[in-house]
Amino acid sequence: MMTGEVESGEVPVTSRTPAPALRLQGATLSFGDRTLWSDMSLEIPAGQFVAVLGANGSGKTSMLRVLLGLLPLTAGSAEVAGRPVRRGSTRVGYVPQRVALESGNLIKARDLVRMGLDGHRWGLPLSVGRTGRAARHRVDELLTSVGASAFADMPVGRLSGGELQRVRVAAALAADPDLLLCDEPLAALDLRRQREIADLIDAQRRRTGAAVLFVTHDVNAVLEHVDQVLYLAGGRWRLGPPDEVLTSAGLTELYGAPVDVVRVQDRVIVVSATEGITGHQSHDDHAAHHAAHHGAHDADALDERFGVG
Ligand SMILES: Nc1ncnc2c1ncn2[C@@H]1O[C@H](COP(=O)(O)OP(=O)(O)OP(=O)(O)O)[C@@H](O)[C@H]1O
Repeated sequence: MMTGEVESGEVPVTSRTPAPALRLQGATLSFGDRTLWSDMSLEIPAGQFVAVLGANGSGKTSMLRVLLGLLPLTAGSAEVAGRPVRRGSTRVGYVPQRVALESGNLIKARDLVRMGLDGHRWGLPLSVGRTGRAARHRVDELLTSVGASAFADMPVGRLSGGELQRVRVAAALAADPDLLLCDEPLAALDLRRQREIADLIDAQRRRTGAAVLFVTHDVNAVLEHVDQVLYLAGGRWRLGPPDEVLTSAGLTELYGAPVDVVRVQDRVIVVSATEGITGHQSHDDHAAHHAAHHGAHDADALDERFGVG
């Protein structure tokens, strides 16, 4: 486990470049004299599902913003499928949490998916990709694959949280990305919908071979799907299978303070006497915090990629 060693994950269904879905070399992100994480060197192969964990402020969302090309690294490099990250790249798909859309938003679900469609991977000229029957067919296919056909023509502002997240997964996958970034996509969903969306993202990465970086405060919501955990803490990081990273010894070393990891049935519970270490809060508290803290980030990223907010 740990620095850079990667277990082999699912064999992707589609053929992908032999380059890893994500490669970081000496990646460091600082704001002023505060370093969020440093010297991160790792590779995530195609098709892997990686949960990104860490306390509030440990730099999870900032990592996604780096990979979306919205924030430069302070040092080091980041490559997606062998190419340096760049803003607007179709190699990266993005699923935000559900807070970003206004209830008055009248864009139809199928149009949101279509905005994510570029067409180049299917050999379609851009104009045909955007206006032709082939694009309509592809959008229908995507909507069907996420179980969203029934509300394809509904304005996105009127969809329920679970419905909206299905559409967003389809939009994020439309351009067949190598890397799917998910920023707490289960926040503010009830447990049944959380499971549905987590299962859906898992099924889609198996189908398409995209690697998934899934930021979450509750690893239990996705634990059954996770190949590796990337844990950020106090400027440091660990990457490895859950059974190696999510241990009392592993997290105590990472935090430099005592942390207990308790397994209750199939759930992992991280306990610490030191305030601010685990960042594990009740779901509602966290959703409220995140909405207040990151609504603008998420909306910005969505605006840039899909032209909606
Ligand atoms: N552009 C910026 N300039 C200065 N500081 C920033 C900037 N963006 C983020 N930060 C700070 O960096 C820290 C990490 O933020 P980030 O949103 O990446 O954390 P996070 O791990 O996603 O946290 P949370 O779990 O609360 O969502 C925070 O303290 C935040 O205020």
